[in-house]
Amino acid sequence: MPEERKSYSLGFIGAGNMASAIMRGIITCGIVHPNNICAFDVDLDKLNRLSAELGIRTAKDNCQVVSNSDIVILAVKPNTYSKVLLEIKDCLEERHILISIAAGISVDFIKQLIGGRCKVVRTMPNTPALVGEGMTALCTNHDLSPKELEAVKEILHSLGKVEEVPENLMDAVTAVSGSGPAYVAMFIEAMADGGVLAGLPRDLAYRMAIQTVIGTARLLSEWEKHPGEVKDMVSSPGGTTIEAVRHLEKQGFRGAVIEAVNACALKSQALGKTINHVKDEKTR
Ligand SMILES: NC(=O)C1=CN([C@@H]2O[C@H](COP(=O)(O)OP(=O)(O)OC[C@H]3O[C@@H](n4cnc5c(N)ncnc54)[C@H](O)[C@@H]3O)[C@@H](O)[C@H]2O)C=CC1
Ligand SMILES: O=C(O)[C@@H]1CCC=N1
Repeated sequence: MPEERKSYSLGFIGAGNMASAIMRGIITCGIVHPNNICAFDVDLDKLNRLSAELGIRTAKDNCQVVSNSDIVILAVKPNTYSKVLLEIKDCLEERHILISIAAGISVDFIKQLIGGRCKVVRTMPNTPALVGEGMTALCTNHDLSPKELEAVKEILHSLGKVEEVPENLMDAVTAVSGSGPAYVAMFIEAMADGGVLAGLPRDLAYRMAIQTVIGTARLLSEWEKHPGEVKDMVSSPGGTTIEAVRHLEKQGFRGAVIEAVNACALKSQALGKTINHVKDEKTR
C-alpha cells in the first residue's frame, strides 16, 4: 500500500453491492484509510458486517454520514434518490462534493432536490472496481475547481480506468460498462457450459473460459487490436474456430448483444424520466 494517504474523508449512503465494491477498491489501493470512510445503510446488519470486515466507521443516519465527510457517494437505488436527497439536503454545505453513481439520474435532478447546496458529480462505475479493474465514466462538470476535480478523479482512478464523457452519453455508458460485467459473466458461464457439454470438468471449464476472456481483453487493450482482427487471427481456414463463429452468427450472437446493450441504454433513459416525472408530480 502507498505510504501517503489522503486526508479527505469519504462518506457512503447505502452500503450495498456497488458501494462495497468501491470501498474495497479504495481500501485495497490505500488511497483513503478505512478510518476516513464512514457509511450508513438502512440494513444495519449489512452495514455492521461491512464495517467489521473493512474497518470503516458507521454513522447513525445519512445526515451523520454527510457531516462526517468531505466527499459523499450516494449509493442507493435510483428510486430511493429523491427520498435520501431530501433527507440530507439540510446537512449539505458548500464544502461537500456529492458523487452520484445511479443509472438514469441527472445532475440537474439532484441539484434541484438539494437546492444547489453543494457540488454534484455524476459517475457510472462498475463492479470490477473490486479488483482495481473498474471502468468509471465521469461527467464533465464545470462546477468543480481543478483541485476538487483532481480529488474526485484520484478516487475513481483507484478503482481502475476513468473516462470523462458528456452527460448525454451516460445512458449508453451504463449499457456498456455499468451493466457490462453481467453480460461478460453470462458469456463466461455459457462458454463453460459448452465446455462441460464437450466433456470438460466444470471447474476446469470455468478456469479456461475466465482466462480466455482475461487474455483476449488484455490482447485487445495492450496491442490495440481491432476485435475483428483477433477473431481472424484465431480462425484458421477450414478450421474449428470458423465453425463456431458460423454457429454464433446463425444464432444471432452479435445482434443479441447489440439489442441488449441498446435496451439497457433505453431502460436507463426511461428510469431517469420516470424518476424525474415522479418528482415533478410530488412538487406540483
Ligand atoms: N451494482 C452495480 O453493478 C452498479 C450499480 N450502480 C448504481 O449503484 C446504486 C446502488 O446499486 P447496488 O449497489 O447494485 O444496489 P444494492 O441494493 O446492492 O445497494 C443499495 C443499498 O442501499 C440501501 N438503502 C436503501 N434505502 C436506503 C436509505 N434510505 N438510506 C441508506 N441506505 C439505503 C439498501 O439497504 C442497500 O444496501 C444504484 O443507483 C445503481 O444504479 C452503478 C453502477 C454499477
Ligand atoms: O442494474 C442496474 O440498474 C445497475 C446500473 C448499472 C449496473 N447495475
